[in-house]
Amino acid sequence: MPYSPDLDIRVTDSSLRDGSHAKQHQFTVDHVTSVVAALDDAGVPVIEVTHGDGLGGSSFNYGFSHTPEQELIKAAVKTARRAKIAFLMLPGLGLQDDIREAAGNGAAICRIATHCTEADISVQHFGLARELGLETVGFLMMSHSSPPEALARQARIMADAGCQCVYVVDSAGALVMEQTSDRIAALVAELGTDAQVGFHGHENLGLGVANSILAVRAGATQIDGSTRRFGAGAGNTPVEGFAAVAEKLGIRTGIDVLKIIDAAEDVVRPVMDGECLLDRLSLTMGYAGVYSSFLKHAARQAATYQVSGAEILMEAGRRKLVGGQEDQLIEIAVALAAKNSSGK
Ligand SMILES: CC[C@H](O)CC(=O)C(=O)O
Ligand SMILES: [Mn+2]
Repeated sequence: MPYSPDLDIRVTDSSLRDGSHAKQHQFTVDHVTSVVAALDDAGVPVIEVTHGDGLGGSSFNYGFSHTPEQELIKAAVKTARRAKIAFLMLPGLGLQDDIREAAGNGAAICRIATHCTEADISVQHFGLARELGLETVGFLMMSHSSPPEALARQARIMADAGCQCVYVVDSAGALVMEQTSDRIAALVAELGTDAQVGFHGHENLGLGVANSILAVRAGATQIDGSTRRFGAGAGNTPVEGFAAVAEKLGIRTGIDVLKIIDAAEDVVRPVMDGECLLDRLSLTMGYAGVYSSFLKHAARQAATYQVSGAEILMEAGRRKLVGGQEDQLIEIAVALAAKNSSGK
């Protein structure tokens, strides 16, 4: 099922939301304005703007925002000529009033994210978003940790609640090739024409573009990426790389490849504090199946307690930590420091 008569799939750029993790939530109105203008001009149809952990994410646990996210949303809406502005929200972090405010500020797409076994906590939020006339997207986070059939049952809960596209979200960048397409195919089979299926990848095993193409081949019609891979961990599927590969394969994204390549280098890169690298810690996250947004937290605890960041992440993977359990990284670091000093 093509996304529309002109596009085979719709790309959402998450640089100004997933990239917030890499930027430690320090986006300014100027950053948002310059990035939205460039992406919009390159034909990116949807741009997501929020704190990395969604509406209400600005907090001691996750990191405080430099600029209130509703101000960033307003700036994005004001700047975009063609692109729709999306926002993310995790039930329990943001409030329903935050959704109302984002809608009032002109955002058009409400993306509700839950852990991949907890879709039931999204039901009220989808109901409200639809009542407000927003388009809806559901995020099943840490999808590598659930088998395809279980994931499909969770997708059904979201679709029945009013979600119009359910995403397989590879939060840890841990899915490998057919593990992606099997999950997408299971959701497509379950949802039929009731909702679309999307894929959100991370580059922690270097597979963002390949997994996204496999997702499209398995029936996904919406794909997330971040220009210049500006996202948590090793970053997301690069929008410019995906757009180029898609064009070569005859998959229509509506994105001007040369313009998005320029935007990545000239506009997005200067906003980033550094490149999102496939380095020791990011690769360990993909290997161990750890939430990409844990990268900066793990690096901070490794430095504070003088222990190995990779060992922290391997233990986080063994414990199967989920978003919101960032504080356990401190506990792990303390235990590693104690073990190191006792020489055991
Ligand atoms: C904590 C929200 C998270 O960053 C959402 C997301 O992009 C993911 O799970 O990959
Ligand atoms: Mn992500």
